[in-house]
Amino acid sequence: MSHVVKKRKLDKSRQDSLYFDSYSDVTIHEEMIADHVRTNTYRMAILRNSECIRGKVVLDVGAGTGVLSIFCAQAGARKVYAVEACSIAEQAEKIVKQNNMEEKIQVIRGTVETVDLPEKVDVIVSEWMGYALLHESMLNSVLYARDKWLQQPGGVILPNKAELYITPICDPVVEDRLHFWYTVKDQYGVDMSCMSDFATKCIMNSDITVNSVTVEDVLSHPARFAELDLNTVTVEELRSVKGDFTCECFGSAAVNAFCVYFTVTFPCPDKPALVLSTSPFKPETHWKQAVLYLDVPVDVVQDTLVTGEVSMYPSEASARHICIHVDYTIGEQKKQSKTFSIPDWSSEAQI
Ligand SMILES: C[S@@+](CC[C@H](N)C(=O)[O-])C[C@H]1O[C@@H](n2cnc3c(N)ncnc32)[C@H](O)[C@@H]1O
Repeated sequence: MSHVVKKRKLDKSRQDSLYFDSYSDVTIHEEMIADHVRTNTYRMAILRNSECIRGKVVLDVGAGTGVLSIFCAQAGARKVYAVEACSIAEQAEKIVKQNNMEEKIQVIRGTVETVDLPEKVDVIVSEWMGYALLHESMLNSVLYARDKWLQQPGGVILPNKAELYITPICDPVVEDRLHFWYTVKDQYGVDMSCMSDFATKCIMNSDITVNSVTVEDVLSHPARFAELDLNTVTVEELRSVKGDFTCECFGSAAVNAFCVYFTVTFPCPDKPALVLSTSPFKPETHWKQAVLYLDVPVDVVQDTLVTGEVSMYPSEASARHICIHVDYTIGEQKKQSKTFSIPDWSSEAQI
């Protein structure tokens, strides 16, 4: 019997039902609504866009509890179609009623790919971002809705831009965990330092880890490696989102991981655009940061260049799971490559 864990490709409908099940529970909605940075930035962005929302028709793609639909109604929308595929739509209906907005907001249960709206819309609002921006692949659904339902020309999409960043980091937890095996002898008189190679292999694995990166762990100014214009980007282009990066290290440290994070931008007529940032330099959001561990830490000094290319694409086993491939060179080291993926949420995806 083989001990190798093979990933089994799930068919699309099974992937979708696992995905929508994950949004049928209260916990994820609690986490999103409690994320003040996220929810307040959307609220401010919608209210600051009231000029283009007032009297207009809005589509909320993936309405969840309906919070963004309510913000749009508060901004003066004539009608909001709150499309939600999973059973949380029932709660959205209750919330809409509780806020006396049944006249303006119509909750429609179904996927945005299959529902039939009575009319085209002037504005699309959606909170579609997953870990490392593209995990969950929900942006595909927003683009589908844009192409089918958004008035052209003149339709507005909120947010309308997304950007991806990368920076080398030194995660101190890794340093502590690797060092731990050298300290066992002092505590118990048993030398376990030979465990450090095994520990390195286990800790520096190929999973995308979702963690809070602190500012002190960041080793250079972050580099932007991709930008998506949501008015024009296509589903085809999302199959491979990639770009180069060059980072110049601040000082002496051991690089043991890369941190990947994103921002999305809301246009605000006559005012500076609003940015929802998941940078480690900004207040924390529930997305935290994506951490990609190297196989072995690499020492750097001030001005050491860390260069490379990042590419992000959906995994073969499940199109909703993101993979991140990084080709990188640190200082004089020769080019390295590593592919990272988000661990499957379902044991069904493995055999
Ligand atoms: C990240 S949550 C955002 C929920 C809500 N808009 C908010 O801001 O709190 C995304 C929601 O979109 C729904 N969703 C994802 N893809 C969808 C699709 N293709 N059609 C309809 N709903 C979808 C999910 O079930 C989930 O409730």
